[in-house]
Amino acid sequence: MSLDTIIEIKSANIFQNENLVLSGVNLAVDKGEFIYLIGKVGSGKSSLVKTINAELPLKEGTGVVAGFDLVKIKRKQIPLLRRKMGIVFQDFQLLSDRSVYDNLLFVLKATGWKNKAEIKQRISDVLEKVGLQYKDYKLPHQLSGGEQQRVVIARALLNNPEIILADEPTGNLDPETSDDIMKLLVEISKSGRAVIMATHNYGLLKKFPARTIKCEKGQLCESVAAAEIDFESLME
Ligand SMILES: Nc1ncnc2c1ncn2[C@@H]1O[C@H](COP(=O)(O)OP(=O)(O)OP(=O)(O)O)[C@@H](O)[C@H]1O
Repeated sequence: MSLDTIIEIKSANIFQNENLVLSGVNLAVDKGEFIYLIGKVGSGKSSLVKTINAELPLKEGTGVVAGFDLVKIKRKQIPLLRRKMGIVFQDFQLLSDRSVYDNLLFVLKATGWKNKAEIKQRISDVLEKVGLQYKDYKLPHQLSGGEQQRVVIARALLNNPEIILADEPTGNLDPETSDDIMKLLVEISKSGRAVIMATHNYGLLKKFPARTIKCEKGQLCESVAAAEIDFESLME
């Protein structure tokens, strides 16, 4: 395992309840990598993501994520592992009754931040990263879909995570806004974080080529280039 490896899963069998969803999973991800996770509906993308964030227990094989052993991890360590990850899902899940600032404040307080000046600085830093520094007073419904997704990304960055797990983060966005969110996620990966993005949006793969991993017939396989992927078969 190289010093840059942030996720290493070997010979893993991934189950949902008693059902084997993916078998013989080998996956090594380095810091700074951007990876697409593709595959048909029900092929196991979410199950893999949930294994990485320890929502699904790893029962067979080995797995190390941000230094945590997925097989031996204790329940009380799971929040510590999750703090190394930022999560970005398709429905924005912002608290609708409070401002952008207060949405971010809520997370910082919940993860133990106490110093007011540091909190203010951190919120300002992450909002600047996503280009929303002047909109911190707005309520979510006063923002566009793309802006709301930016707030979700800012929220994911609060605790300086080593990994960003994004599940269909452009799902509800128009193509232009999706491109902006993609550029932001790619930029975030270049700052040294690993970004894993599950998506059905194959147009993005062509436009923003990156390492691509496919869930197919109960296994993971790597495709090096978008040109090698049979997009039609994924649409069935
Ligand atoms: N809680 C569960 N209990 C039992 N089986 C489940 C559960 N969740 C998912 N599955 C099954 O596991 C398989 C993989 O599901 P998973 O959600 O990982 O697929 P996916 O590739 O993420 O799909 P999608 O593109 O719809 O998000 C599917 O066959 C699904 O029916």
